[in-house]
Amino acid sequence: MTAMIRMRNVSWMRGTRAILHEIDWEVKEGEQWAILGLNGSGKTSLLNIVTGYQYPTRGEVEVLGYRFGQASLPELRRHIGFVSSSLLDQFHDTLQTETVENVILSGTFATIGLYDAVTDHERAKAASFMEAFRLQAVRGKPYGTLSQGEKRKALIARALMANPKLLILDEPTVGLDLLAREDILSLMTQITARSCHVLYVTHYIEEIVESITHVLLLQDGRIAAAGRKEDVLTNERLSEAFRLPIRVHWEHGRPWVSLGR
Ligand SMILES: Nc1ncnc2c1ncn2[C@@H]1O[C@H](COP(=O)(O)OP(=O)(O)OP(=O)(O)O)[C@@H](O)[C@H]1O
Repeated sequence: MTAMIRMRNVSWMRGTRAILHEIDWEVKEGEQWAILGLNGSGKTSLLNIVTGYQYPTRGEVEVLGYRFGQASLPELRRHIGFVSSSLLDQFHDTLQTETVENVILSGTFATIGLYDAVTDHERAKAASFMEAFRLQAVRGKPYGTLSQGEKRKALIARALMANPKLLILDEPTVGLDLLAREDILSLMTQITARSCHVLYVTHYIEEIVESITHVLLLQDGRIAAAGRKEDVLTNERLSEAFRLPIRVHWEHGRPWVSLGR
């Protein structure tokens, strides 16, 4: 089976400190991963290595068949979609006054603006995302007037315009109400059905919905556990990683947690 991501003995040092320590991790084709860990456990640093924005101090990295050190990173990045809250901030200045359709269409290009000619096929594709993501009610509206939940959905649709093989969702539900959060989570099934692999970074265990198959649990820059979510999300492992007595309950393939033994 092809590996989407393969890391062998990867460490990332800053001064004498190992921010990531001897990471051995493989994401195989068809697997959908969530990345969990306390603040400062190394999640962002790991994503920076996957996208080639940081180079590991030691170890080997291969993403989508591109081996770091030999591959062209700009070419690799064309196959990776990224949605994070820092992207939202960038959009504040640039595309605030553009319509939501244009923001989604801008995902066809590597640039943030809409500088190239758009084909009918791309317009139809953006329109189908508007419908699938239930954004019809905001058709024609400036991006800046959308609710936080609508903005996140538009940004996910934007990232999908380029048909990424890997979509990184870095805490996409932060600050959303319950309804908007469930709306984003329900998109996950649609996204994974597009033969797109998701890396879903979250602080909330209950966001590891049915379509997520695997979990990487980071603790102090090391892998505390990695594998099928049923094997990783156990009372013992989570209690240790989060330094709290955690109990997991499963409902329809989705874990919920409570505190206390
Ligand atoms: N460029 C850097 N130089 C020095 N230290 C760094 C650098 N980047 C990250 N760190 C440190 O590495 C550790 C891991 O940071 P990272 O941002 O990867 O954690 P995280 O799990 O994403 O945290 P959060 O959940 O708060 O976003 C932190 O202690 C952070 O201060």
